[in-house]
Amino acid sequence: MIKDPRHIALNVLCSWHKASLTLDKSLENHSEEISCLSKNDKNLCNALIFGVLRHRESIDHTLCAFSNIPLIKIDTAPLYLLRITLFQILYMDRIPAFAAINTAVDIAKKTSGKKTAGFINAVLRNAAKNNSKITLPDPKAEPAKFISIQYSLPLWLSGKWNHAFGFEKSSLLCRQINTIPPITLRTNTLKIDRQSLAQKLSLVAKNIDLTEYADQGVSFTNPSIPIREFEAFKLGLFQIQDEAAQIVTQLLSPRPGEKILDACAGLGGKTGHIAQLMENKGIIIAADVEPKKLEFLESDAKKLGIEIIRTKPINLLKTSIKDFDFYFDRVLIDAPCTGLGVLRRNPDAKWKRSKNDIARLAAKQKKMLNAAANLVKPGGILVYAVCSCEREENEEVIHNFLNKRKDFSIDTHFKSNKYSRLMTRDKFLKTYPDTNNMDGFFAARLKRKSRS
Ligand SMILES: C[S@@+](CC[C@H](N)C(=O)[O-])C[C@H]1O[C@@H](n2cnc3c(N)ncnc32)[C@H](O)[C@@H]1O
Repeated sequence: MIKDPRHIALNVLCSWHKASLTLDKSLENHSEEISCLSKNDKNLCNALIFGVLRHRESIDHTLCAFSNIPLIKIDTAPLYLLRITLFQILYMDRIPAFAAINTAVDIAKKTSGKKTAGFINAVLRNAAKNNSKITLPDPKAEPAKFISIQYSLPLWLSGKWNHAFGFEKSSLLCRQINTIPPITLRTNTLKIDRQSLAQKLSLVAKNIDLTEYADQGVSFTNPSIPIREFEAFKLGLFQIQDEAAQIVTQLLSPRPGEKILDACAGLGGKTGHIAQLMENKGIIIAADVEPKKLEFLESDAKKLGIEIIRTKPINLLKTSIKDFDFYFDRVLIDAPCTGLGVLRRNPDAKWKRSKNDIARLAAKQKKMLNAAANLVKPGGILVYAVCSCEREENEEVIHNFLNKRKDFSIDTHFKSNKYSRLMTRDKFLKTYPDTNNMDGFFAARLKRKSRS
């Protein structure tokens, strides 16, 4: 069993890179190796994996200057070993460069042979000595290229964001995406109130804060043990959920006794919140195309003390009202999306997503929204949400929908000053990591006309 955190980080990154895996899945596949590490080594392993994925383009810009072989021609394992080691040299001050390089050379000898180890040694020693001489593109002449290298974003995305948000906003957004976000959770009010939960959390974490917008959110940093080992977690006193995701369910505003459809319930982050707002009274149908996710949702609901959820595996694109016993008071469609609003939590996504994904998912979102709309009762509410700030997945989906569906219109819900700061002039909910320190979310609340 490998015991070096850098070597394990290398294995995780290589298997993530080679297969069509998410980082979460690759971490899960290596969980046995990781669990053998000490607490400090686990933290280092994690910091290396996330650090390399957050800063890959900047690291590569430096590597290019010192490697006589184009990066594209270097095998995956030595390339990620170079990236991991240069990340330590450029971004972590607690590890001396010579120590990081010696470890890299040892790992390279074992994984790639002596010749490659020699190459790695030469590149890294040169980079450690001369990296301060590296220059960046001129931000005025080549703004997208500058953003791409300075903040490590693929060039197609930095160009898109620079065009959509402008240079200043894109730079702020990218800078924030590369910081480690706080951990945010939602109090399970069926079991405890927010203040009492915050008190319990102060025994195992630092910088406890009550979220400003989400009524039941608590954020913190530096947990002393993994969150799944918190007593409060085992007792079902909270669900992990970003503040923006909590506000989406507040926008749905479910009430006790109603019939609600969570049409893309997934693992049930928003389903649990819906149940809380309904005070565990009424009916929630939690639907998803992946039955495995619904199995997890069911067992989590038990732990949370929720009794009103019925799960239903469905492909929303192939359903009609005949598959249900009634029309719904409210329907939430938390649609599958690019996830480009949550890059600060999932930095791996920026290297696997492409322009085509945006178009492909936007087309699916349009169909799914229309299918969900058919299940809303006259006078009922439909909330569409995605964790993406891309116009194609946001406004364009809603405008397309409203052009076709004259039986729906935008419904204004948040009228207080607090929430209105998160609403656009068109009455859409929009959150960004840079302006709100939340994940990037978009949501629209739509109302079906009552029968006249
Ligand atoms: C953004 S995730 C939902 C997250 C979840 N609401 C939460 O808060 O934890 C989108 C979900 O849509 C589901 N999905 C994708 N295509 C679907 C379809 N055709 N019908 C129903 N669900 C679908 C995915 O399995 C995924 O769980």
